[in-house]
Amino acid sequence: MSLHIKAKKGEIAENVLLPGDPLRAKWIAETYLENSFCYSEVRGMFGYTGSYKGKPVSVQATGMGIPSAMIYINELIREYEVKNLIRVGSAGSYQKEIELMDIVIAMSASTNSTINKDHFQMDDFAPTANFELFMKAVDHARNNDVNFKAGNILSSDTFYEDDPDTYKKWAKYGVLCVEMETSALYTIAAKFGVNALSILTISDSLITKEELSTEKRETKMGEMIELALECF
Ligand SMILES: O=P(O)(O)O[C@H]1O[C@H](CO)[C@@H](O)[C@H]1O
Ligand SMILES: O=c1cc[nH]c(=O)[nH]1
Repeated sequence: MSLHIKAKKGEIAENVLLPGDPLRAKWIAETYLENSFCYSEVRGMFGYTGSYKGKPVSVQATGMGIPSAMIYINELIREYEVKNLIRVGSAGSYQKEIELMDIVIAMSASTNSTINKDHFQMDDFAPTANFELFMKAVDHARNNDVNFKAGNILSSDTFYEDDPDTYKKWAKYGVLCVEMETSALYTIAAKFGVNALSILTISDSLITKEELSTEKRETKMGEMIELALECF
C-alpha cells in the first residue's frame, strides 16, 4: 500500500477515473463497473476496481483542491503504475452559453495556483490534455450527440472569492469554466509521461447563479462517466 491508498500492488488498473467526491466514486463503481471491489477507504477517499466492457478500470476519489489531488495522482502513478487518468469532475460555468449539466472537455488548464510558478521558477508551464484521450472524448461525444464544449478551463485554489466578479477576467479570455484540480493532473502526467484528461459536468453558473443539488453532484453525471469510460 502507499501512504494514502490501501491497495496491494496489482489491485489498481492502468485506467483510472478520478472524481473529487468519494461518494461519486462509490456511485460510479456501483453503477458502471462489473465485479467491483473497494481497495481503499483511507480517509474516506474511496477507491474501487472493476471492469467496464471487459477492460479493468479503477475509480479513485481525490478530494477537493490541487494539494489533495496531487497526493493521489502521485501515488497512483509512482506506486501503482497507472497509465491513463481521467478526471470526472463538477465545474462552474464562466460563459452564458454553457449551461447546467453541459459537459466540458478540458484541452488545457489555466490556474491561479502558485505551485507551478514555484516549480518552474516563475516561468509558465501550460498544462495540456493528452491528445489521444482528448480526441477519443471529442469523437465519442460528437458521435453520440453529447452536448459539449472543449477548451481552456481554470483550476482555482479558491471556491469562495471575495470579489464575485473575479471570474470575468478569465471569461473575457475564453476560459469556459472553473474547477480545482486539472492543472495539477496535467502537469504531473506530463512529468511522468502518462496520459491525462479532464471531463467536467457543469454544476453551477457564476453568471446565472443556478446550481445543482448535492445529490445530483454525487449521482447525476452519467453522461460524463460513460464518455470517460469510452476513452480507455
Ligand atoms: O466535483 P469535484 O470532482 O470534486 O470537482 C469540483 O468540486 C469541488 C468543489 O465543490 C472541487 O473539487 C472542484 O474541482
Ligand atoms: O470548483 C468549482 C466547482 C464547481 N463549481 C464552482 O463554481 N467551482
